[in-house]
Amino acid sequence: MPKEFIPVSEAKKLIAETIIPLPPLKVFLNDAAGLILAEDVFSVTDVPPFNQSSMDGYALNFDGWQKNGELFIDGVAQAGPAESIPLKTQNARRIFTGAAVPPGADTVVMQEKTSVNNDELTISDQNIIKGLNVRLKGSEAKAGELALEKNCFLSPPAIGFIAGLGIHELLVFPQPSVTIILTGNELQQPGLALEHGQVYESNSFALKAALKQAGIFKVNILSSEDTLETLTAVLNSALQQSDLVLLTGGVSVGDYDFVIRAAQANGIEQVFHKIKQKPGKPIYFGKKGKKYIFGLPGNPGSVMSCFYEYVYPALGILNNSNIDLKHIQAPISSAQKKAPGLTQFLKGYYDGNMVHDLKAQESFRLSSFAKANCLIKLDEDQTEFNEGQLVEIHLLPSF
Ligand SMILES: Nc1nc2c(c(=O)[nH]1)N[C@H]1C(S)=C(S)[C@@H](COP(=O)(O)OP(=O)(O)OC[C@H]3O[C@@H](n4cnc5c(N)ncnc54)[C@H](O)[C@@H]3O)O[C@H]1N2
Ligand code: MOO
Repeated sequence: MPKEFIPVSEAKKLIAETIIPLPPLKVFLNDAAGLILAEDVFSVTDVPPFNQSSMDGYALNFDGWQKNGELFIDGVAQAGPAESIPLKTQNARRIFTGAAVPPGADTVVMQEKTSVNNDELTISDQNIIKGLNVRLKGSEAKAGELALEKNCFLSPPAIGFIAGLGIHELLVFPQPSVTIILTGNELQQPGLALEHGQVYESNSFALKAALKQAGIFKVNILSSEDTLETLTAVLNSALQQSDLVLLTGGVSVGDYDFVIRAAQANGIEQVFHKIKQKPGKPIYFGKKGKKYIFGLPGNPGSVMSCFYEYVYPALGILNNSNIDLKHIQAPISSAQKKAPGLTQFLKGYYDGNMVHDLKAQESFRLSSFAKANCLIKLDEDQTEFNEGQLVEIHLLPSF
């Protein structure tokens, strides 16, 4: 049964219940950063693959040095492929950081703590102990060992770690592919002259930037004039191409608002239309199979507010990262009044101590949103908020 005019909490619950994560996908390691690992990763080799020097200096056999004192330098071990020549206990070998420690050697002394005279090495390191400056084979990871667990976040260091295990492909939960559909005959591209009645198209720029911030770079942008036939066809093509479709505008009750009808014509199942909130009351959410559709209200402030409150967590479900805005409580710096029965999201600035409501809250404006770092949530049932009262704030993601 399609839902109309529901509370914010129910809309969020319906989104969470409706969306299922995208199926895992094998990708090259270079394409995996920022995603969630969809498999356990086992090391294919010992890391390091050999006993490795961590210093420029001399490799030696500790017991041999204790017995002999001075050692004869028998050669050089450089980092890179090289023949493995055993070291005799009375000898030392010049060695460099990253080079394989020769068989027979168990310790490396830093070159700063030595002196050399005619290939005779004298060690002045007071703190030398057996095994010093040698990274043992397999000390980071052993061949066949579990190195990273499924569902772990693939941060840049995690990507480096996996590359170091010798792995170049991974099973991940992929990012959804997204199509933005712009509706409105009044829209003009920034950079071109405006005719009377036109406004500059800004929603695709803001949404593309917000998607980029969420790690989504492949975004398709389509436009539709305000006719049911065109929007139905554009929506159909978006559904073929993408996991998630974001429409802006045309979701209200005007004669030229065709989103709801175009969704019906495409066999999209409505989950809800209209939330008890300001801004963004006429917001649509539907699904068709495993494709999801948000009809965001056209006003640029509503688009961004609805993106952060609903689309952003939806992305977190799709890619299994569960990203969402961080919710905290903060005292509000000025008293607020609002109508009952409606959650209000105000553009706010949180200074680490208090949250300040910004000017220019109307949904056609972005000037205050441009300076905001949070949304202030004024609860549905409350009408008055005192100065200093704790309110819930949702911190916006920062780059
Ligand atoms: N009789 C009623 N009228 C309206 C209601 C209502 O309940 N009853 N709700 C109002 C609210 S609240 C909103 S929000 C808007 C939502 O309308 P739509 O989603 O149909 O959006 P449009 O009418 O197409 O556009 C609204 C506004 O946004 C501008 N716009 C649209 N797309 C872009 C874009 N890509 N870049 C920049 N600006 C854009 C558009 O020019 C309009 O000014 O409905 C109210 N009306
Ligand atoms: O919700 Mo509308 O977004 O108030 O202008």
